[in-house]
Amino acid sequence: MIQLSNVTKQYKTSNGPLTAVDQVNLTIQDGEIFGIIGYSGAGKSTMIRLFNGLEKPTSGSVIVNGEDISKIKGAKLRAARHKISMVFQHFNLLWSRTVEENIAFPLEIAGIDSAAKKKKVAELIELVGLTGREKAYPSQLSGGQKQRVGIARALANDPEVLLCDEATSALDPETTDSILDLLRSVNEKLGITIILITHEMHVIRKICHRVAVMEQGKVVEEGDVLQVFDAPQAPVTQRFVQQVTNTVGQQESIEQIKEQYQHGKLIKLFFVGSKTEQPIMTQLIRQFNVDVNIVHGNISPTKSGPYGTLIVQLAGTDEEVEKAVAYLTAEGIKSEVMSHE
Ligand SMILES: Nc1ncnc2c1ncn2[C@@H]1O[C@H](COP(=O)(O)OP(=O)(O)OP(=O)(O)O)[C@@H](O)[C@H]1O
Repeated sequence: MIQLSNVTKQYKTSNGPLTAVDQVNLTIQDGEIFGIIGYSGAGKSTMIRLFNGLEKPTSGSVIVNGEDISKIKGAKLRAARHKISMVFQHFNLLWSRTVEENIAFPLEIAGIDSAAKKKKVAELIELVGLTGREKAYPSQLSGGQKQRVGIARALANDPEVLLCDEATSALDPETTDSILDLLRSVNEKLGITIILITHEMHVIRKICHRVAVMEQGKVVEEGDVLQVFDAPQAPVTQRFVQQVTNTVGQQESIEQIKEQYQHGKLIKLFFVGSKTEQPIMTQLIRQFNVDVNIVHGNISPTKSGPYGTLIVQLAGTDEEVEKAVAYLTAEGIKSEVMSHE
């Protein structure tokens, strides 16, 4: 478990002290994928450096597995750091070393014997999906493959915590997804706690269990990913949620839908968590004398269940349509009438 209690980090600057992290309280449980999201300058990088003891808090404590990482020194600090590994945005690979030599590097530093090192490197190469690329140099790899090497290297010494510093920010969307899938499988297979910092809500949605939103050094909102998506409180969180739910393209298509479907009632349904859209819609069609036309859908999986919206056109008598809407409400699905004849 990692626990931050009243952590403040100030830097001295020529303009006086600058508070990068401001009175943060946070608990991260073993085995979870915890995301920290914020815009540039929010204090995310400072936070990640507090987790591995690279920065010391000005006040407060950072307890990692029962030890205050900001107070221990020497061999104890080295042992604690050994359990916390990092994946970087720009990979930080050694360019003159092959894939397998990069992955072996932390094992060499740790003084692991040659046979054990070979075995471990082979296991890691398989785990991250780089079989066949062992002898390649970083310059011969795609961005995604480079990050796979970065992840394998970070896992070499069997860490308990993996810190990911904008690990997918330099990658295209498809490669981002494949790296996020890899991180999720590392978390599931090895039980490693993953803390990632990002400015992309897509990353949070895709793999995190919980999220903390940072603004001006403070954690302004924290909770289960689904809960934060469902009811974002802080304005900055609302902006992040809109990143994945309300693109300009969708706004335009909603206007088109309204134009196109002028009969019946157009209703926007919000699906959160375990309620999946299909059985509910099937029930709706079976139980009520209404025609249901699915006109737009945007349902995305999260770690705790689906999240998203579905726009349906309900046509039938007023009474049947009312009953159908009441049924949806009773099933716990929020709805919003967009238009009706
Ligand atoms: N070593 C330092 N000395 C002085 N100020 C610093 C230092 N490191 C960070 N800061 C300042 O602390 C604030 C938080 O920076 P931090 O890098 O933690 O934010 P961030 O959310 O990671 O942003 P970015 O994604 O742009 O790195 C910023 O105002 C930054 O200028």
